[in-house]
Amino acid sequence: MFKKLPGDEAQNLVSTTPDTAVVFRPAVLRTPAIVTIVIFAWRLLAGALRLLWRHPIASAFVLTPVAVTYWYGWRWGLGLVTATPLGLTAWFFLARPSFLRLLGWRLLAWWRLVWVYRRHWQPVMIISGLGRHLRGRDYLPRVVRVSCTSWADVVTVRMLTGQAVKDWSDRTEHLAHGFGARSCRVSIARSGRLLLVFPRRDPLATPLPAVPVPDEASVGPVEVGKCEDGKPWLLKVHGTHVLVAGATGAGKGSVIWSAIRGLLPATRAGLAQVWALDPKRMELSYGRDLFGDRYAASPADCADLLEAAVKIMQERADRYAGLQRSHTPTVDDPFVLVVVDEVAFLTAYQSDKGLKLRISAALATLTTQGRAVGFGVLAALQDPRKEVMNIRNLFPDKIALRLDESEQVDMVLGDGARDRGALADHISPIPEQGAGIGYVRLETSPDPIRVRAAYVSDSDIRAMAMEVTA
Ligand SMILES: Nc1ncnc2c1ncn2[C@@H]1O[C@H](COP(=O)(O)OP(=O)(O)OP(=O)(O)O)[C@@H](O)[C@H]1O
Repeated sequence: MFKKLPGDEAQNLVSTTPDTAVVFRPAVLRTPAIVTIVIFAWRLLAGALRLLWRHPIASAFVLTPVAVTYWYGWRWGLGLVTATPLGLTAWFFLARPSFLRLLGWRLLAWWRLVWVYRRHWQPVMIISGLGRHLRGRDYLPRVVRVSCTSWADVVTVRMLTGQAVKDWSDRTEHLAHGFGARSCRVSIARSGRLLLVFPRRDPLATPLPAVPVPDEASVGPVEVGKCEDGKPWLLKVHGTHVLVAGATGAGKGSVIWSAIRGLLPATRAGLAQVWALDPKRMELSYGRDLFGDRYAASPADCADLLEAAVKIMQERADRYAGLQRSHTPTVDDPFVLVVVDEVAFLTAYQSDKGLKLRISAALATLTTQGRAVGFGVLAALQDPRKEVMNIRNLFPDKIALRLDESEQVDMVLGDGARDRGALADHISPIPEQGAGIGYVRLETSPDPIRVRAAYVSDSDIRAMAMEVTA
């Protein structure tokens, strides 16, 4: 078959032999110089406008001395160039927070954009598989913006059309190492846009002292530590149930004691009661005086105490029926927080079948019916597997402290939590560095937040007990 070939020289060739080597030269369309000049001038103008729009502060730094020199002469320009660093240094030392808020973090963000993200973007995207190199062209996700906080870089990215969040969350390790960070967390900014958080330092690296006892008697969310962004970690205990999962030595005690400490004024005022189940006879026995006769250690006593709680809860529910649908703590109807340390001792590891059934039934009743009538359960547990804790889904709020295996993270925080950056299995087992550190998911967001519970020391617990018994 005769075949005409396109192109400059080759279009005159006719080949009858298959596989003939044909030298192909594409047809050249000569463009007038003026068109090329206009295109380049337009690109230059658009680039300059984009630079001004995206980096107004950096542009002002360069353009102002140039403008001053032009209008007022080189002496004024030089004076400005010398005075500016001195003024900025003085601002930095005299009013650091405002300097950082208005200028410092923006300058750092610009520097990180140029030096870290732009420079490494292409290789990291291609090697991690988030970008494509097709027929000599790179198809890369776009960096929309970089902003800096005191502890992390937040990179806003526009995904390639057709990409899913999972494509990114599966590659958090590639991204972290590619951009020289310890970890990377992925969250959705809006359709097609992601926020990548790269921590620059760990604001939770040092243990936190116990949070001061609040002045006000409240059962509202209690401050139990600090979030990674420096905000207080407020734990909701009234109107929910909380499960704290963590390997041995993960610091479950610090979450429990911080919550009890936050409720102390309400306990003193009679608006809250803490009922303690301490099958290990370790954690809660230290502050036994705080609980009075609402403390149990042996499995039989724990079953009795739980059933007593269920009885009061049901009496209260009968009284509320048809009259009120939520609980407001009063001295007659206080909020009851049932604290269970190592709940698996009472359920999965309990050899007495009768006790095991009674305890499981009471816990299930409290967690399914207690919220609206002012009963909450705060339970700690080492092994979050379903065989060990079959009612874990009855706890709306869960906290993952250090865990032994990566699969356990999603068991505690829900599917996809680890992919989104809840690396609870990477928390250091060294107590100073890792105890009390964990991840939580707030009701308002599917993204896990890294937190550290404050450490309530033995002397803090003694002082709390004395305060309540005094
Ligand atoms: N929030 C914290 N900050 C710093 N160090 C802590 C914190 N919590 C606990 N620790 C340290 O870690 C040690 C272990 O803590 P803790 O006993 O609370 O762990 P746990 O999770 O309850 O362990 P286990 O299940 O074995 O009882 C404590 O002795 C303390 O030294």
